[in-house]
Amino acid sequence: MGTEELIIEAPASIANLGPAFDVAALAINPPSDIVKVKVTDGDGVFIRNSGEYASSLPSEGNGNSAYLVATRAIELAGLRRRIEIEVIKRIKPASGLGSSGATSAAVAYALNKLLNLSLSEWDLVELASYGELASAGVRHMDNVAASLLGGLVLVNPVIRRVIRVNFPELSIVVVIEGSKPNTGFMRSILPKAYELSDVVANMANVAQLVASVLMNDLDLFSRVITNDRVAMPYRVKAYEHWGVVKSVLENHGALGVILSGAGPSIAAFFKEKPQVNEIKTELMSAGLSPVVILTKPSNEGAREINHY
Ligand SMILES: Nc1ncnc2c1ncn2[C@@H]1O[C@H](COP(=O)(O)OP(=O)(O)O)[C@@H](O)[C@H]1O
Ligand SMILES: N[C@@H](CCOP(=O)(O)O)C(=O)O
Repeated sequence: MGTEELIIEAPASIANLGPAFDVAALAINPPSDIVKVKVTDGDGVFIRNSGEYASSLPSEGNGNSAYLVATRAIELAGLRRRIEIEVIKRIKPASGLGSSGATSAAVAYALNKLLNLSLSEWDLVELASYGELASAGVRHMDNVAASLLGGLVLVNPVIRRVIRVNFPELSIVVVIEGSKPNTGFMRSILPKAYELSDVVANMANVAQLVASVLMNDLDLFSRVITNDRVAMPYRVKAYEHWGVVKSVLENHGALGVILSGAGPSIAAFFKEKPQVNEIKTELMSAGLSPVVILTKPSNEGAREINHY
């Protein structure tokens, strides 16, 4: 074979969407990651990082999510190939925006085509989830599914099925403040067992969260998205900025304020475009140094682009 190359863009994601721990995620763009994947004759997987956040990434071996996905793809193909990947890192790593997952999704998308794997939607999500071993230690599938498919995704490893639905055109503000050790650590601080009443409450909230999106019922959305008893209450204790950011975003009319994934980013949903500059000024007066992003749901997932 000769040289074959693809350039793929994949959106960032907000995992959990409040009560739906490991089950739901929403693709957002901006930001997005871009990968250039080249397959030639030979052996080995080689990673190079570039872009704004390149310096926070491991470049070699199994530390980079791109490497883990590529080695798994080679295994599935049962072929000898040399794979070169440039990760153009534009989503801040370890910020709770599915940065490692976006890279993984883009690499899985590229290699499914370049190695002629012909994977089903679920198998593609599974392939991408190998990348999450680098950061979370487990193959949680919410972030990678959103980055692959776009929109709101609902993953169900029990029956091996992912469902995606379009998400309404809301404005989203993401406040990135500080960082976290990694997603694996933020998983380790969660309880190992839950009260039945908490489990039932979360099932009710997730069911009605999905219904609120399908029915475009923003009042219902607003009531259930902040209502989590599984992950958020335990994790926000690790983030000193949670209280002040939540109250500033609520004062600006947010429909709901949640921790994005495992944090530290905080995401807020708005019916109308909010005054982002005012939000930032108020957060800075409260002593924070946040990056504040105005973004929106991306109903498009990973896609091929011509150049970068
Ligand atoms: N391709 C990648 N993109 C982003 N982070 C990566 C990648 N590969 C490995 N990592 C590591 O994973 C950690 C960030 O992943 P994670 O905690 O899941 O963050 P998030 O999903 O919030 O971006 C960092 O320690 C980072 O070095
Ligand atoms: N469901 C996962 C999602 C982690 O998202 P990240 O963007 O913070 O990596 C979890 O909550 O652990």
